[in-house]
Amino acid sequence: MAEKLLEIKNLKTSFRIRDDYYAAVDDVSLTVNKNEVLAIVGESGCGKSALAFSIMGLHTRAKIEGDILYKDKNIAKMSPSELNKVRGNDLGMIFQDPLTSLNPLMEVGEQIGETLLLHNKNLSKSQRYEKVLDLLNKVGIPRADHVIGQFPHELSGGMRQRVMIAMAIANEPEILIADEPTTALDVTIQSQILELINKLKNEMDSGIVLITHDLGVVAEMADRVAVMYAGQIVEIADVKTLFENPLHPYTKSLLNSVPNSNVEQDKLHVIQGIVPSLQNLPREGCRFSPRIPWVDESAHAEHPELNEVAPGHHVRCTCYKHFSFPDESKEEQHVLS
Ligand SMILES: Nc1ncnc2c1ncn2[C@@H]1O[C@H](COP(=O)(O)OP(=O)(O)OP(=O)(O)O)[C@@H](O)[C@H]1O
Repeated sequence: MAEKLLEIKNLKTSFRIRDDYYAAVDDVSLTVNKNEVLAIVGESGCGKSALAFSIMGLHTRAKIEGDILYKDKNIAKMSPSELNKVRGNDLGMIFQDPLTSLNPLMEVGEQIGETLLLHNKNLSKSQRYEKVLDLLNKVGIPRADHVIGQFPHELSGGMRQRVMIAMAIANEPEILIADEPTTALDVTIQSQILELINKLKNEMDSGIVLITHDLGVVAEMADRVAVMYAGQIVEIADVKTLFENPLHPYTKSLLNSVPNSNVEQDKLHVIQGIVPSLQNLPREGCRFSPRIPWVDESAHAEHPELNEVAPGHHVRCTCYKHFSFPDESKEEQHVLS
């Protein structure tokens, strides 16, 4: 049986806007197991990064409710000093943009060395140097002994991302959060970085939370997938089930909006509208209903819950039972040439 590393229960992350709090992550529950990649997918603004930052305890001004259980500890209830002990040690994070996350004024070796020191103060200078070299080699940086003394701006985007990964894994974290780790990279470098993350997962037996909006990346990397919409999880399943038997209308719309060379497909579905802003999110009923207006109101549950419809396959709302795409005359479709 899969060994649970992280269990999130009813997490609600709210930001204060003027005089009120608005939940960007709203009642999210999920688990991350050892040696698995859990992908979180969804459109821009659906709350993926807010979720990742909550797990890392990086929100300083947000209101966090619910539990984030790691072993016998509750990350959601930790003090800043307790958080500092787990962050960078048990929990590592690869950010979207290494250029804004790395210190531009510090040699990369020094930055990685600082991360090592945070959790192992007894390392001598020479031990640190050896460890940094080892990490740079591990993430596939050529001429590591030269790169160790370079500044971030002297490296290519792919190399900078590898440096960030080296920092994230410096203390062999059990849980690694990767927030759009390849978005800023071109496709060949992207696949090398994904391969590297996969290799490290197997070597360290870590659980990886991979945040992405790229379904190709999900298909390649994920063991399980959680689909987020408007702060909530609308579907969770193993990757095969999600691609072969998606149920929630939002998941189906996402999958139908990308070209797939494996199946005969001459039309792409256009998901109408956008994720509403935080202040305008509908908090009652099915949050996706405004974007599928052709589905009768009665198809939606009054209080949509995430229900397990088959072992390991969870879906929110009941509207999936009545959902199909409208015919061409009813909805605009984009015809591939
Ligand atoms: N510090 C903040 N204060 C107020 N609102 C915020 C804050 N951070 C995020 N939000 C809002 O919370 C919602 C979710 O944002 P989040 O960045 O988590 O989305 P995302 O799914 O990660 O998007 P992207 O893929 O573009 O990174 C958005 O409406 C965003 O504007």
